[in-house]
Formats: sequence, C-alpha cells, structure tokens
Amino acid sequence: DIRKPKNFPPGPFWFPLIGSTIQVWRARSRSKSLYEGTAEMSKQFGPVLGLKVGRNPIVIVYGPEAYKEFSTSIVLIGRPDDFYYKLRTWGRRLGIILTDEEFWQEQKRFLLKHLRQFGFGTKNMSHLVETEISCLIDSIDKAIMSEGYTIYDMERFFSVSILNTLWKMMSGKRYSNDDKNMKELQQILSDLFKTVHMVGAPFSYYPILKYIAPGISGYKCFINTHINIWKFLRNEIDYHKKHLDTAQEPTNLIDAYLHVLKVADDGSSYSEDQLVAICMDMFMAGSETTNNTLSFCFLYLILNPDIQEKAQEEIDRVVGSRMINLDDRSRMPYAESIVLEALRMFSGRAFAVPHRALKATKLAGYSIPKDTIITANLHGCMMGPDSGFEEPEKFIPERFLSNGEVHIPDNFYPFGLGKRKCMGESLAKANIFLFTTSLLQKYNFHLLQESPPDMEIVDGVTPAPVHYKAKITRR
Ligand code: HEM
Repeated sequence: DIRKPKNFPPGPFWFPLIGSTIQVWRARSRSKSLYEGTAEMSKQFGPVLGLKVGRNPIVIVYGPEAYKEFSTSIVLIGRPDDFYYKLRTWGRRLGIILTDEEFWQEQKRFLLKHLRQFGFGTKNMSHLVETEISCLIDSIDKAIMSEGYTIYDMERFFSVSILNTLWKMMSGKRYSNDDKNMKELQQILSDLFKTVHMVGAPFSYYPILKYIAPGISGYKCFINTHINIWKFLRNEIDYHKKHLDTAQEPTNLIDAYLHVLKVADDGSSYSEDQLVAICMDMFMAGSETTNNTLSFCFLYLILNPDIQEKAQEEIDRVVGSRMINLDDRSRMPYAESIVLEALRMFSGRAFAVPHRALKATKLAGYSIPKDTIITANLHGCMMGPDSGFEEPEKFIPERFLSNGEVHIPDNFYPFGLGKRKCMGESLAKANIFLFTTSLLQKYNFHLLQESPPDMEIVDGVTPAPVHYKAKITRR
C-alpha cells in the first residue's frame, strides 16, 4: 500500500505488482458485473474511488456530483494512450495507427463540419433514418406474411440498419439488412465488446496472458476483430481513392477527407492512417451503443404492453398512419420519454469512455497524478442512491414528464459532458426515436412465453440485455 501516491483517492489495498486487481475481480464476481462491483466499492470508499489494476492507477467516479466535476475539468480531458486503453497498442503494431489526441481537436472539427454537410443533425438525417426504417419494415412484412406473425432474435435486429444511418454519411453506401458480410462484421465487433471492457481487458493489464491464455484473456478476439474491421475499412477507402473525382463536390465524409488530403500541408494532422482511425472510431462508437439501447428499449416494451399501448395512442393521435419524421418529435412527449428512459437503462449499466489526466490535478480534493486514467461508472448518475430516480430499476417513461411536457433532470448525461462529450448524440436520439415509434406504429411486440427474457445484463464495453426473442404481429 505504501506505493499509493500521496492523497490519492481512497480505495482497496494495493498489493505489489497486482495492485487491487483481486479485490476488483472479487467484487465483480460477487455482483456479476463490473459496474455493480465497482458501485459496491464506491459505496464503501466514496464517490471517487482509487484503484490499481496491474501497473495502472485508475480512478472511477460515481454519482452526479463527482461526475460533473470530472467531466467539466479542463485537465482530465485526455484519452488513454490508445482509445480503448492499452488494447490499442496492439492495433498500432498491426499497422492500425490510431487517432492521436494532439490531432483530435482538428480531426473532430473536420468530422463535425463534414458530417453535418452530409446530413448529421439536419433534416436530411431524418430522411436517411426513414429510408432504413422502410427497408426494415419491408423485411418484417415479408416475414409476417405467411403465418401472421414472426419471431425475431432482438440482439441483431437493428444492427445493419443503425450502422447504415452512419455509414451512408461516412461512405455514401448502405448495406442490405441481410448482407452476410456486414452481419458477420457486426457479430465480430459485438463479440469483442462482450470480451473486453471499457476499462480494459485482462491481457491489457497482464501482457503475459497474451501468450499463456490468448482465448480467455480476450486477446485472440481483440486481434481478430481489429484485423477484420481494418480490412473492411481499407477496402472501402481504396475503393473511394480509385473512384475519387476532385472536380466534383464530395458527397460523403471519406471523399471529403481524401479531397483535403490532396491539398493538405505536410505538417497538418490529415493522413490516410488518420482517416482509417476516424472510421474505426466512428464504427466502434456509433453502432453497438445505439443498437444496445434499442435492445433495452424493446425488452422493456415487451415486458410492459401498457407502455406500448400508450405510445401507440400518442402515435395514432399525433401522426396517424403516415411516416413519422423528426419534426413530429416535439409533439410526442410520451415517445420522447421512452427514448430517455431507454438511454437511462443503457447508460446506467455503462462506464464512460476513459479519460487521462493531462497534468497533475485535484478532484474532489484528492490528488490525481499526471496520466492517471479516470472513468465514470454511470450507474451512479442513472440508478444510484443519489441519482434522484425513484425505483431506478423500473422502466417508467413518465419520470421524464412534467405536466405533459418532457422534463430532463439536471444529472442526466447519457452522452457525457464537457469537451469529450459524445459526437453522435443527435444521430443516436434520432435513431432511437424513429425506430421505436415507426415500429410501434405498425406492430405489436410480444413476450415469447416459451422463452421469457432473462433479466441478466451482458457486461462489456457496451452493456446489453442477455439475448432475447420477440414475437411481432401487425396491429
Ligand atoms: C445510445 C447511443 C450513444 C451513447 C449512450 C453514447 C455515449 C457516449 C459517451 C458517454 C461518450 C464519452 C463521453 C466522455 O468521454 O466524457 C461518448 C463518446 C463518443 N461518442 Fe457516443 N454515444 C452514443 C452513440 C454514438 C454515435 C451514434 C456516434 C457516432 C456518430 C458516437 C460517437 C462518439 C465519439 C466519436 C465519441 C468520442 C468523443 C471524443 O472523444 O471527443 N456515439 N459517447
């Protein structure tokens, strides 16, 4: 314990070499997930928890007050060396150069400007999502036709459609709902997210595991996923390079980037590797998050038919049978409250993307040395004792309504706060709103009596409900 930095946040004893790994591992095994395990530790040691896993000091904040101070700090805004912590070092060795944080601001500005140009956060985004919904509805209608109902495995129900809404802006391309390659790629990504964790993976803390237990430590899965996604992105970028016409206005982000690359100075942050890195980050950040939030949403909808009915009453009254678009959102507070409650259910089981201290600083009066990794267990803000949400485990959309209008409490930050706030908030919310309402407009979602959903949560980079099925009938 003597090696703890002075005034470091309180936490369990640090053993030589392994730090507090055993205590974290025990807490996780007791409560079945890392978010619940570290929530227990935060109750014991306080809202700013000091840990050490392997060689790495890690601070985990819990609860609204500590979270606000952490995420609005102007010092705690770095990312770990590599985006998903030590894991990415291996990506680099494989030739996958990842987004360097010095360049991030310039790249982020570029990304936001151009994604907007291709539809992000604009009216065009509504059309883009509507196209995907129409395709999904066509395939459900076909499946329902013969028997009058269909049964879907909800784990991958939305995945290709959701990725398309992002990929259309990034690459100008969409994939069919049953595209085998895309389904496979997403399955690989989803497997990785279940094997590793936002705060790292066993092999990132104990490199020896790569050699003695490549399977169990998640190492094999990590390498396979990166190789597969990297190959996919490289092919995509090569295709764009081959067909690039600089005389034409670009119509997607990859082309816009390649245009800039042609005229960029040597000293700028633009490079082809950087483009691969951006695509990789967007691919990783943008699909599983929204997909899993929708999985939580539909799980609670099939468990609560009365909530489906209330949403359908609002849809029928406000929209009728025409296609729903984003302009309808302001007139549909009940549907909007379902979106917010689904986001609470997802992020209440998640950790924020880890940050790194750019220099030594203070947090809640404790000393945080330079390069300490800090993350937030969002359970504290969404479901914890200080969250302000009553009966937090229950799906109650009405908690976001006051006098019939949407009311968002102060400590509700599913997309983070401050400089490192999520870039995809508008797309994620648009997708969750439009997919949920458009499907409820046409269908009822039922519990499958013979295989009721297990209410366990799959722990990992992005939490998800355990695999469940739903029976879908026309309304
Ligand atoms: C339900 C869906 C989503 C949730 C709950 C979510 C949540 C978050 C959170 C909590 C962060 C970390 C904030 C921090 O570090 O303080 C984040 C970062 C990020 N998200 Fe999302 N996100 C979602 C969807 C998306 C989508 C659709 C995209 C892509 C368009 C996206 C792109 C990003 C990026 C690029 C970052 C890193 C930003 C940076 O480092 O500056 N996210 N997200």
